[in-house]
Amino acid sequence: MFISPPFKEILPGWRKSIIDVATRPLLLSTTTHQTNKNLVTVKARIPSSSLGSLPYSLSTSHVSSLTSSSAFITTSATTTIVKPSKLSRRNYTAEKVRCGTSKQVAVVGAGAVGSTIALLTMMKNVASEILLVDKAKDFALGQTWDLADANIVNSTKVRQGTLKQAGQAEVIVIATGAKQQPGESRQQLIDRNYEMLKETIDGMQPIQKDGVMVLVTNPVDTLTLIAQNISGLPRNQVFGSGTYLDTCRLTVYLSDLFNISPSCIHAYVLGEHGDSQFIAWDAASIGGRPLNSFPEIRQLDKETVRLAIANKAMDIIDYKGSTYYGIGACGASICESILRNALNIRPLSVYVKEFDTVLSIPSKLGAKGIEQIMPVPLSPGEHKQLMESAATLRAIGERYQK
Ligand SMILES: NC(=O)C1=CN([C@@H]2O[C@H](COP(=O)(O)OP(=O)(O)OC[C@H]3O[C@@H](n4cnc5c(N)ncnc54)[C@H](O)[C@@H]3O)[C@@H](O)[C@H]2O)C=CC1
Ligand SMILES: CC(=O)C(=O)O
Repeated sequence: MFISPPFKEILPGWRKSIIDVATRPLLLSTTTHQTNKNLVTVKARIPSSSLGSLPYSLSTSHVSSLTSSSAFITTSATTTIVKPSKLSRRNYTAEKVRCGTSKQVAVVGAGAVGSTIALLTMMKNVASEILLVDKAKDFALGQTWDLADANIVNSTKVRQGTLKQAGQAEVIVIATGAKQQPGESRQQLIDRNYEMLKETIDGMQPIQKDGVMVLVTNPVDTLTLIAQNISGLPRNQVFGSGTYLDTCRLTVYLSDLFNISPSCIHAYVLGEHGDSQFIAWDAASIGGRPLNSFPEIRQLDKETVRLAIANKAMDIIDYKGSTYYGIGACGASICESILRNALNIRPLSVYVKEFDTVLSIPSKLGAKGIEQIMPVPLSPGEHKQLMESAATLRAIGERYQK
């Protein structure tokens, strides 16, 4: 008999069936009915605060008693027994998503970036709970209360958490640490943010083995490599936002140039989330037509476009001090892809064996993190830029190996 992983996790010792119940309940009792062996009654205690995130299969009508801290729910369900051979990988993750038991996102770093990711993730209604963690505890509490006030359209809970609790979340977003000052490069943050990352990951241990860790803190590629080395998670479960944000900037630029919806544009910025990034023009298309075949593109000075995209963060930082809306949207979209097992292709910071470093390549993203790296065809010039980006990142990464 197959026990779905969320139930294995939340109901230790439970060996009878899959039933369609609740969010992280503390199981009190289970009874199999005499007349119908497939009908099981479950009594469980859950925190009152998670009442609002009960899945569709349960409602407050199942609550048998309620105190300020606990709610007791009693429900009966018909068991479903699934043979492992019949359970494809896709069904397995779909089951995990459908059960709704495992949807906690921890955002470590409650500053401008972390709180924007939290807000936009909340608006997507994909997480049952968002944990906000910051070493500035009063600040994080204020951010938590403020974010909770935005919770008028869905059931995502927001609460302040600890690093230990963050280590148990399904998705762990790292957005702590120092940001660039005007004129400073991302790489110049490495020494300050390296120590912070080590402390953060140490504080989360033991990290639950199915957790997916998303690095946002800069320099994101090098910090992703370090997190892969020290977190204890498989590499595919630790990746960075990489050039996803640069790709969004390029898409918006092309959308304006062609007056076409961004959703019809397929074009990637790849390599380093930093100065050596490049645009994969050869593989880009609009509405299925190669981008390079458009006269508007043939007339462009492509290096000028590359520099404009690569320097956009610095331009924003010069004007307003930091960037957070763009990365907020990217971070929330990444959380959504994981929690919905959407299998979207995104340019993310991933370990590429061929280059022995972490850099951005289009990658398939689902419930288990990076499912597959999906390189695109590059022109000889673009391939050279990729090699240069890899060499830059490998040289920096080597200084910070364990
Ligand atoms: N990858 C990307 O595309 C982007 C990355 N970033 C990066 O995100 C990071 C955060 O930027 P902002 O939110 O604007 O900075 P911020 O200064 O607004 O917030 C940083 C937060 O981290 C907290 N913090 C610092 N050390 C900590 C520790 N050891 N443990 C827990 N919390 C700690 C601070 O208390 C602060 O609340 C920066 O490294 C920035 O460069 C920003 C934009 C885009
Ligand atoms: C700060 C940063 O990395 C960005 O906005 O691209």
